[in-house]
Amino acid sequence: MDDIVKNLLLRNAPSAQAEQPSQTEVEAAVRTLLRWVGENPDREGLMQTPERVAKAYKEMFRGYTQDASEELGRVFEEVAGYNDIVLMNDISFHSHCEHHMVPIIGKAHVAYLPDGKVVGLSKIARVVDIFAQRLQTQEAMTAQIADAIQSTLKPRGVAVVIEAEHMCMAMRGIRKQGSTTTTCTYTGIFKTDRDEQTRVMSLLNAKR
Ligand SMILES: Nc1nc2c(ncn2[C@@H]2O[C@H](COP(=O)(O)OP(=O)(O)OP(=O)(O)O)[C@@H](O)[C@H]2O)c(=O)[nH]1
Ligand SMILES: [Zn+2]
Repeated sequence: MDDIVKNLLLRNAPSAQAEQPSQTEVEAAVRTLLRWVGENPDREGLMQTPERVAKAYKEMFRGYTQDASEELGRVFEEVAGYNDIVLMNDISFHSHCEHHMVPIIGKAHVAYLPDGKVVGLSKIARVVDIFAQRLQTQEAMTAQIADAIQSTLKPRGVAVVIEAEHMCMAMRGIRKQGSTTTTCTYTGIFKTDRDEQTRVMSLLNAKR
């Protein structure tokens, strides 16, 4: 694995976290932001806002406290001799871009070709959320989901396609509404075998 890919996979790993600030510090930071946008943090409607924002951030960024390999640890032997592609389409997610900390809203499509082991379908969706609920770039998130499944489940191949709209391009800056970005990562046989890559992509497109 080259250094660029390694950096992409590790950039927002939980171990990279700095020491946790206190509740008081977080609430003070939100009060500062309120003043920054021109608000009075002491007016009645905003009294509880710093506390609510701190709580919402904990929820929206809980991916930093979760480990994808744990979710994928519970495997089943292949069901009734099934030995072909498992594809989960349209896994909706909300993330936040690491540049502006505003939402990325999209769908992930995740496929793998088992090699003796399968996981519960919900675990795939959980893995998507674990990486979505961190500060992200779409490219890193796509690679991280594929890598987590490949390195834990060790299937013959993984394909991850993500389509998303970046609110930093809609609500500010260039202000383009409704444009979506598509990214894909292939591992194993989906990377090395063009026919297998075509097969998984046509399954994915058939659903859309
Ligand atoms: N490659 C990539 N870029 C992203 C993603 N999310 C946001 N960006 C882009 O990150 C870039 C940051 O560019 P900068 O020039 O440093 O910041 P900026 O001045 O706020 O940029 P503008 O959005 O063009 O106003 C922008 O072009 C965003 O569109 C992502 O997931 N992947
Ligand atoms: Zn952004």
